[in-house]
Amino acid sequence: MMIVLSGAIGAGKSSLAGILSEHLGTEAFYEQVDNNPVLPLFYKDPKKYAFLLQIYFLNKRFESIKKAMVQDNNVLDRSIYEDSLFFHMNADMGRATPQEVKVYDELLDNMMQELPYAASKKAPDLLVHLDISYDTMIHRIEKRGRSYEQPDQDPTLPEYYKQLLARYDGWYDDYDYSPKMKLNCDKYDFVENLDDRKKVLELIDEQLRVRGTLK
Ligand SMILES: Nc1ncnc2c1ncn2[C@@H]1O[C@H](COP(=O)(O)OP(=O)(O)O)[C@@H](O)[C@H]1O
Ligand SMILES: Nc1nc2c(ncn2[C@H]2C[C@H](O)[C@@H](COP(=O)(O)O)O2)c(=O)[nH]1
Repeated sequence: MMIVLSGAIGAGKSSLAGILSEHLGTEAFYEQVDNNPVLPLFYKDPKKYAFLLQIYFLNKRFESIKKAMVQDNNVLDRSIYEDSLFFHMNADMGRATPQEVKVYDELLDNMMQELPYAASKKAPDLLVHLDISYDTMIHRIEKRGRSYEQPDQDPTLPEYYKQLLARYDGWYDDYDYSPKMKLNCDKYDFVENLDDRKKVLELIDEQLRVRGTLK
């Protein structure tokens, strides 16, 4: 089974996926972002593209999960459960119709049933949640510099990001598909600070040892 990272935009999932998979000698599976043709369209016209983007992500995520499952401790840089969080938030903002939500929810449910896990293991071994504050989120989004995500390009984005973070709090508390742990990623700079990186890897190793997937 695999390790899944969760967290809002800019939390550090892709960065940690690379660091963690290298540390464990496993493979990282990244979300389709820079080569995603629908994502920039979504940011330009969310109402028109929210549903298409969701189907795009669901398809790619499913593909990654199937590939990642073949080896213990492969790392996925976002969970399939968060896709639903994004879509339901966008739907609540009027960017998808109730019919689209119904189709998406049923498709997701159907696809989850197709995953060739044993019936009791339809979930990752461990979910590592990267928790960040709003200020850190904005700082990291600006640092990374994807043009369509920049708050100064679109005055509606700060509110979108705030709502997303607020939903993540409840989402993590309710998440019960697998064991989970939370990292304070305002505090740990595992990208540039090697002591912080070591500490974060130790915290994750400890959880994997308890679960028996790290000797
Ligand atoms: N813990 C951290 N401390 C400092 N900078 C970070 C941290 N995590 C990520 N970053 C930086 O923030 C930006 C977004 O990180 P990224 O890994 O792409 O996030 P995500 O995949 O969650 O959207 C990148 O520029 C990365 O170098
Ligand atoms: N509307 C949705 N947007 C999504 C979804 N998954 C990711 N995204 C967006 C958010 C970012 O702009 C970008 C990449 O996310 P990172 O957190 O990896 O930076 O894609 C989704 O399901 N729906």
